[in-house]
Amino acid sequence: MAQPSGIHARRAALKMLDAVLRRGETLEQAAPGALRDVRKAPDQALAKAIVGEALRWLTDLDALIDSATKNPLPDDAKPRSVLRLMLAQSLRLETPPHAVIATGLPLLAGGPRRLAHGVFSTLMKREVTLPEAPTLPERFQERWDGMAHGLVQPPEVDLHLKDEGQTDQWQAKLGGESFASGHVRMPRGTPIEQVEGYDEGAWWVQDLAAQLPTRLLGDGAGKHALDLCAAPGGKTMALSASGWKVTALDISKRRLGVLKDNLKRTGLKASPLRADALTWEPKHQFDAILLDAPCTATGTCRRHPDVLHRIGPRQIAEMVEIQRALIEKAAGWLKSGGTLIYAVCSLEPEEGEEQADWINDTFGLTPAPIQGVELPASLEPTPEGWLRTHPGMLREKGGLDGFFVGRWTKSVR
Ligand SMILES: C[S@@+](CC[C@H](N)C(=O)[O-])C[C@H]1O[C@@H](n2cnc3c(N)ncnc32)[C@H](O)[C@@H]1O
Repeated sequence: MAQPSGIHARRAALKMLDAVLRRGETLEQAAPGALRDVRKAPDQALAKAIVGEALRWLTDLDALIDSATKNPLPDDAKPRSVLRLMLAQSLRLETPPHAVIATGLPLLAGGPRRLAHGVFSTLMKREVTLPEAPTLPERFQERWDGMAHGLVQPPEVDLHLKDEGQTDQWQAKLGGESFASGHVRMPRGTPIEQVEGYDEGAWWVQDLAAQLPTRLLGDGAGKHALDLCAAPGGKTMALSASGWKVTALDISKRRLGVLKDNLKRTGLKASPLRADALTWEPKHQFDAILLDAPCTATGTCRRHPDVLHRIGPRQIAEMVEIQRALIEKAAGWLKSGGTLIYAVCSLEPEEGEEQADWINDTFGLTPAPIQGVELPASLEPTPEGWLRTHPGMLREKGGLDGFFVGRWTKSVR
């Protein structure tokens, strides 16, 4: 029997949802396999949009499903997953109900199609809607004011300009908005590789929050920085563009390959180095070390909503251990008078604020509080002099990733 058009995209969305919720994979890990049979780029984009909406609104979609079933479907039941995708299309992507049904029910071939049809139809008849903002895991909801509102839509696209001095020109050329020198924000869904300046490497994509850690090191004037967890190189490029001589170290061959491609496209210079920072020994100390540490990445939930459901205490504790081991190395490789930046794209205080306290207590480094003037307008450092961002910030301008950044110097002896 001929399959309705669009079924491949929905099947791929179901595979991705399953990989995230049942196997704890990231969407990035799940996508290549799930999308293998989806040839056309618009269908691939559709599959990603459906699963993205389902993950962002999961708690609310589940509440709707539960409101229309006598006995709650198990969390990992296939009909629940199919219904999540069907409702995400109907309530978020404005797909007409007949198209949702025609492409959704075949996913349950040989299974409880009537049940899914019944639940979906009941909810459509009730004209159900979603809340103003998604319901998030409690720890986020309680901690980060307005965060849920930052997740209503997928984020816009931030560009980091190679030449900060040309911010006005690029903003005028590209038609975006700029919130800091060297930054331009473009509308969500902008086809990046077709935007002026991509081929010539005049900018790279980097969320505004992720642009901040390197700014806090200032101008390099030829001094030597170690970018300790460097790939795919967003911060390496920023350091190089600010005049630092950069050693860009990363353990991942694949990600380091992307870093090299990025350097090639932008024409910026750095020395890529594949090594495990936990066993590597440098030949000299550094004027600055940027430790953009591996983390749970919950701060990137606007773009990677899988983190809302994959990350719990076990993953956080694992990351805390790795981060501490890396911090210890970095602290030992800093010259007297040198500067350490510790950054994580995490919303978990254990990986951010608590790590900063631990650094203060452990290494005899001097905190170098971040000043308001170093940050884009409308962002302020915390009273302790850290930088903390989350998706509820700059909400009226399109939001921000979650980041924690701290800065220390090593006293001159
Ligand atoms: C948050 S990402 C870095 C992002 C990068 N700074 C940027 O702005 O594009 C963390 C990186 O740490 C690397 N990493 C994890 N453990 C490492 C280790 N033991 N030694 C070196 N790199 C490591 C990962 O491969 C990953 O690329």
